[in-house]
Amino acid sequence: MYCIFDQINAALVRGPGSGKGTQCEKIVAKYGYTHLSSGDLLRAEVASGSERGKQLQAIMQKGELVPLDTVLDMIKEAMIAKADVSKGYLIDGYPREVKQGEEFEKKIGAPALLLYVDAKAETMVKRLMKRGETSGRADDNEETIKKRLDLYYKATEPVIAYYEKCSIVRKVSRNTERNMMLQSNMTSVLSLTP
Ligand SMILES: Nc1nc2c(ncn2[C@@H]2O[C@H](COP(=O)(O)OP(=O)(O)OP(=O)(O)O)[C@@H](O)[C@H]2O)c(=O)[nH]1
Ligand SMILES: O=c1ccn([C@@H]2O[C@H](COP(=O)(O)OP(=O)(O)O)[C@@H](O)[C@H]2O)c(=O)[nH]1
Ligand SMILES: [Mg+2]
Repeated sequence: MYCIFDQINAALVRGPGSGKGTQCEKIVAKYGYTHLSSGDLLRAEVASGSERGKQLQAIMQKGELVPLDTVLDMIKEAMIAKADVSKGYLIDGYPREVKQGEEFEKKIGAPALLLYVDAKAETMVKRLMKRGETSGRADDNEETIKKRLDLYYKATEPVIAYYEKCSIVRKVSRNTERNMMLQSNMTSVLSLTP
């Protein structure tokens, strides 16, 4: 996840099912940022029944990445729609690969902070399988979860290294189930941001 633009605050990058959405809700409740989940924006397009939504659904249920420009334009539109009321943006689940980050910086702006929270693969699989019992998400099944994890390790983890070069990454280890630990880390990191 990212926080973008001048009122930049914090950013969070985690694997599929690691709890990005869950933690974003807590961060928004505490700091009032605008939470934009790229996955949720795509699912809303799918739910609209549009032609584009049908194409996106075919890609997402395989756990593959949708076209860069599609998701970037959707994020940009969502940010512009909130620009006059937003305290800062929490982009959940984007960028998924380095070139997405580069395009984001060209078209929108550079992130101020990126929190990398790692969770064990088995924790992520277990959580997504459990969530899949009620989520109704076409990609919360064992086969697609494995593909999403592979893609995360192959394409998204290099994003951390890319942003470590501009020293905006803060690592938080979250291999335990305790939310509180992350919350206290978030507070300390957020208080450090400009
Ligand atoms: N036990 C436990 N479950 C958690 C925690 N954080 C999230 N979950 C659960 O794990 C599942 C995935 O959490 P999400 O917040 O949806 O994860 P996500 O990273 O947004 O997942 P994607 O949208 O698939 O990328 C949900 O069922 C959550 O309720 C945690 O700290 N402990
Ligand atoms: O920038 C993005 C964000 C999401 N997705 C697609 O949307 C799905 C759901 O994304 P979400 O963040 O909800 O779940 P995650 O992939 O993190 O498990 C992903 O598996 C991808 O197929 C994508 O292609 N690009
Ligand atoms: Mg999510």
